[in-house]
Amino acid sequence: MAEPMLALSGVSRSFGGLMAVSDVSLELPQYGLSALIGPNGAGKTTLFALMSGFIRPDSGQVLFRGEDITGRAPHRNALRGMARTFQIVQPFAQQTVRENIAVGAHMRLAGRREALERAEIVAQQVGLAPQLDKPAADLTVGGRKRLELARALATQPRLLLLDEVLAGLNPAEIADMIPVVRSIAASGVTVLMIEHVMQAVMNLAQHVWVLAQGRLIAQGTPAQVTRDDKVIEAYLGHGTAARLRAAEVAR
Ligand SMILES: Nc1ncnc2c1ncn2[C@@H]1O[C@H](COP(=O)(O)OP(=O)(O)OP(=O)(O)O)[C@@H](O)[C@H]1O
Repeated sequence: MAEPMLALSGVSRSFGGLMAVSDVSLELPQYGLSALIGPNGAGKTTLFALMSGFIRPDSGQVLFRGEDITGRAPHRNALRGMARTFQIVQPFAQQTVRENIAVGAHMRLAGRREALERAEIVAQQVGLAPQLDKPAADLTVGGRKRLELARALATQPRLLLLDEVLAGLNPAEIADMIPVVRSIAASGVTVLMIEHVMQAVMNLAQHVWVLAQGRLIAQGTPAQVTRDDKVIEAYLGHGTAARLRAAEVAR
C-alpha cells in the first residue's frame, strides 16, 4: 500500500480536565477528499491544530509524508506541504485580494512579481479573479472564504486542511463553492475538510471520519456513516437510533 499522506497514532490532548482529543488514530491516503465531522465541541478543530502543529499532543504521533512531525512548528509543516484554513477569516483588510493571496505565495516565491503572478493563477482557481484589485475588506463572506482558500492554495500544498469553508454561506454560495473544492482535490491536492454542511459532505467526500467527545466513533463512506447508530446517537442523543427504528416499524 502507498504511504499515507498523514498518519496519526494514539493522539491525545487535554485542556485542564477536559479530554478534547482522545487516542485518535487515522490514516489519510495520498489522494482524494475526506471529511471530518462531529457535533459541536467534538474536538475537530483541536485535531486540525494537532495535525498541523499549532498545538502539541500530550501523547501519540503524527507522521506527514512518512516523516515524524509530532510537535513541529506550523511553518515547518507548511514548507513540507501542509496548509490549513481557519474558521474565522482574517485577511489584511486594506490590502487588495491580489496582495493578500501573494502573502501565501511568498512562502515559496521570494520575488514580488512571481508571487503576484501566482496569486492571479490561484484567484482564477477559486473564482476570485474579478476581485483581484479590490481591498479584501470589500469582499462578501463568500468572497472572504474564497480568499482564505486562495491564501492556503498559494503555498502550493500537498495536503489542505479546510476548517468549515462553507460556514456562514447561503445555499447558492455553498452550491458555487462545492465545485471549487472538488477541483482542488482533482488537481492532486489531498483535502481533509471539517464540515457541518452535510449536503457538501455527501457530495464531496470519499471517506468520512466521525469524532464525538474527542474520540473517533465511526468512519466510512458518507452513506455508511450517516446510517451508523453511533453517529446518529452522537448527533441526536442517546436512544435516538432505537426510537427512529421503532417509529419506522410503526409507520
Ligand atoms: N485552547 C483551549 N483551551 C481550553 N479548552 C479548549 C481549547 N480549545 C478547545 N477547547 C475545548 O475542547 C473541546 C473541543 O473543541 P473544538 O473546538 O476542537 O471542537 P470542534 O469539534 O471543532 O467544535 P465546533 O464544531 O463547535 O467548532 C471543546 O470542549 C472546547 O471548549
